Amino acid sequence: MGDGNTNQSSSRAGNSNSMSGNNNTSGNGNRPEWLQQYDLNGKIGEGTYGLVFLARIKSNRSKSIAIKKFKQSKDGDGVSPTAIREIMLLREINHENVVKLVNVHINHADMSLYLAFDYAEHDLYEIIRHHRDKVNQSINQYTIKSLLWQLLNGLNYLHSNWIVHRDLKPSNILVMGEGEEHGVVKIADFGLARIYQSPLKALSDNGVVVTIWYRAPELLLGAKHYTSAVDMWAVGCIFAELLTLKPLFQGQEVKGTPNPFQLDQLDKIFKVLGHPTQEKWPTLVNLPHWQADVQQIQGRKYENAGLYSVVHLSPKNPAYDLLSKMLEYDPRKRITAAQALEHEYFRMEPLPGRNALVPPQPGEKVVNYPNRPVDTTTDFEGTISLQPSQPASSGNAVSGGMPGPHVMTTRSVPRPMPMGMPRLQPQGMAAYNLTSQAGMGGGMNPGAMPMQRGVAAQAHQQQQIRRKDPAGMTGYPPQKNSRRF
Ligand SMILES: Nc1ncnc2c1ncn2[C@@H]1O[C@H](COP(=O)(O)OP(=O)(O)OP(=O)(O)O)[C@@H](O)[C@H]1O
Repeated sequence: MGDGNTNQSSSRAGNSNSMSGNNNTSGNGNRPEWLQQYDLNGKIGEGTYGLVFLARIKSNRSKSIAIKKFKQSKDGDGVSPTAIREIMLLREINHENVVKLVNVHINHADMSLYLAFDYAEHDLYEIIRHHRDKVNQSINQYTIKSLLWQLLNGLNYLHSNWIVHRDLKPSNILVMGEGEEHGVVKIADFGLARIYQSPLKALSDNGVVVTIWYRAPELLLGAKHYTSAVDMWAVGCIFAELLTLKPLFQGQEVKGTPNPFQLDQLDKIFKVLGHPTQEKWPTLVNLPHWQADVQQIQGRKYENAGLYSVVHLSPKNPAYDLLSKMLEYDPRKRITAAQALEHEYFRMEPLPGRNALVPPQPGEKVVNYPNRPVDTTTDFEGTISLQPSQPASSGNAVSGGMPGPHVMTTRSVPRPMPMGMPRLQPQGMAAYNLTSQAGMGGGMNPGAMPMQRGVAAQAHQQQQIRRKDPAGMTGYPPQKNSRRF
């Protein structure tokens, strides 16, 4: 991009944690003024809600930022005030293992929303893929344990602040690249599902895949409420995937149904874990789709269910014990993030550490994970081709020789998904008129955005967030071996 415009106020660039809705274009085509505080490198990804770009803050060139541009709705022209309030709340989230939302911008010209996050070079999707497809080698135990511990640590913080992620999956678990935070896990995409309705409804029509593989059985059986236990189920699935490099429950999704009941996904789960019984999960019978399950799946007998054989762990192994507690059917009995952090698995060698990617034991091979490819041909609009010479001439950080992501000028970034990966049918995105509520004050449009928590709960959430570091949440387990740090 490298617009070369120097009209921007540099003080704005350092204005993190601010909400910017300035629509001035500063004589630079139709590029909004707020955008000029960034050098845009290109597109790095595409998700349900929109495109993700890599940029650098002009006033701090060593600082990389991931800017998520939210899609415009087909039938609306803005973002709801309720959604904006939710976003403002997310900016108060502050934990080492949760990706930091540094800026929020609204482009009034087309009412598009941009969220600027700290940039992370890696994510678990790519790390797992690298081990499976590139180096054909399992992930070492220290790395798995450190990734899992930090994931749980960030999740414990979110859950303590009444935030349920709802859409945890490997691509949402980021890992920092070279630098002071090398190998630190950052949970991304938290809270966004609440802003844009349920994650069970894909909002995009861009063909991006929404996976059901990490979805908890109670949701598949029609549970109406999200609890923190749904995230712990997803963590269990991710833990197993780190161990085996394969998704644990790869169900085929039935598309186009508003019904959460996904027969194949449940079938895949039951094959490995056995049928849930009322004895083990007493409230099972109250779930809306339990009858459908009884009729369609329970007839199939899965006698030899065995999670341990799928993950190649002995039932006596503490890793297996922890995993099976994460994959407990009854959400009320499922282990919590706080409890999991205390599990014996994390107290055995190798102990988890802050840099999950440091070289393992001497003699073990160091894995060099590739940097994210950057599609430098795609601008914020998603369609404009950047001038081929611009990345070099714009003085952006990559061409300036600073350590940074690998730049690809031609590659289309959306990641290849495995064949047959389930996807949800697009639904219309809830969109609301923001122009009526300048400064996010009046003109609210509640009701359009389903809120799962009451006002009191929100107030509590804010208080909790301000507490910042709930007891014991940032401390790593006692380290016998300091080399990890
Ligand atoms: N802060 C960030 N730093 C670096 N990369 C990021 C950041 N946030 C997201 N990404 C990457 O951008 C890509 C798209 O992310 P996004 O969250 O939009 O979609 P997704 O997680 O793949 O899918 P979905 O949005 O459907 O859940 C992913 O590869 C993700 O790892």
